[in-house]
Amino acid sequence: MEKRTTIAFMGAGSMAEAMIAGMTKTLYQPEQIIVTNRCNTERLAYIQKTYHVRTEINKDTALKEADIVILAMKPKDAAEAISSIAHAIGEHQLIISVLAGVTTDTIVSLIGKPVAVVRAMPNTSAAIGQSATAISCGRYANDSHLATAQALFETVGIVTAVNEEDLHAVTGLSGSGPAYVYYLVEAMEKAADEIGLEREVAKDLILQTIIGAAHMLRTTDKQPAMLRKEVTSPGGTTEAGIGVLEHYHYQEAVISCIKRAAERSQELGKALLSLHR
Ligand SMILES: NC(=O)C1=CN([C@@H]2O[C@H](COP(=O)(O)OP(=O)(O)OC[C@H]3O[C@@H](n4cnc5c(N)ncnc54)[C@H](O)[C@@H]3O)[C@@H](O)[C@H]2O)C=CC1
Ligand SMILES: O=C(O)[C@@H]1CCC=N1
Repeated sequence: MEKRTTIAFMGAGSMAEAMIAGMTKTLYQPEQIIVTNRCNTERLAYIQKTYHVRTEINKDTALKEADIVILAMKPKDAAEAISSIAHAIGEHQLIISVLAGVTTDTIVSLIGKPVAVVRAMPNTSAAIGQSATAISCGRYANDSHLATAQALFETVGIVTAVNEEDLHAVTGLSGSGPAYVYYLVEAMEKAADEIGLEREVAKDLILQTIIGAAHMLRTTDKQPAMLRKEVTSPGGTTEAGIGVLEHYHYQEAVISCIKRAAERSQELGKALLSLHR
């Protein structure tokens, strides 16, 4: 029987957990996944108990049997983390990085060997199989590595291949994107409270409004502006509400938010590079 792929996660935080949650619900057996982190044994015990995956505090042991290594630590910890495991990484392994901003060249250089690196930008909706993930190949990664990474991320959502330089934009848009939606929901909940709706009633109405609007966007051919127009009766409530959003430059705020997040992705990559030099 063909040996099953073994995947080692270097990092056991929010993003790793979202991927583990999604992956163990689909193609992957928990035994195929080994998780390690800096030194938080309590966190590893939680991950093990929740997803029944293997956990390992010794990174060399975790790396030894891995076919795929997923780098899932914070960019600021990456130089130290990657340098400290470089000796245990072999050229037969595929490295997948979900680190915001950090280029595949930086990762290859930290490892110091011609390893195949695929850089990915998923989001935390991976936990329920709904991530929007973009992937890109490093200089030593070929089509087969890309296909392997694509298949892995397809278990937790949709996947699109992009040029590596576009990953900063993707990070600002869909990597951070769920947080923008949650922020909107937070505001809607506060508003509902202030206008006198019960919390539980408001929660259901807000949730279904977001789900309904998302499904409309997906299932109709209409542009968002047209769908908005259909809600907006002349002289009605929506027009009055949108008027306030325009007053507060809502669209400009969202555009600036996404641009700033994309720019921050570039900064994170540059910061690591200057640390490494
Ligand atoms: N949270 C999110 O929505 C997304 C995060 N990412 C990327 O995923 C990465 C992780 O982000 P989060 O999970 O949010 O961070 P987090 O802070 O929740 O988790 C970071 C993990 O890395 C571990 N770590 C630190 N140093 C280490 C080392 N030397 N060796 C092994 N593990 C080490 C920590 O112990 C922790 O388990 C970041 O690079 C981020 O840019 C990418 C897409 C979305
Ligand atoms: O906030 C961050 O830096 C990470 C990358 C995309 C989402 N979370």
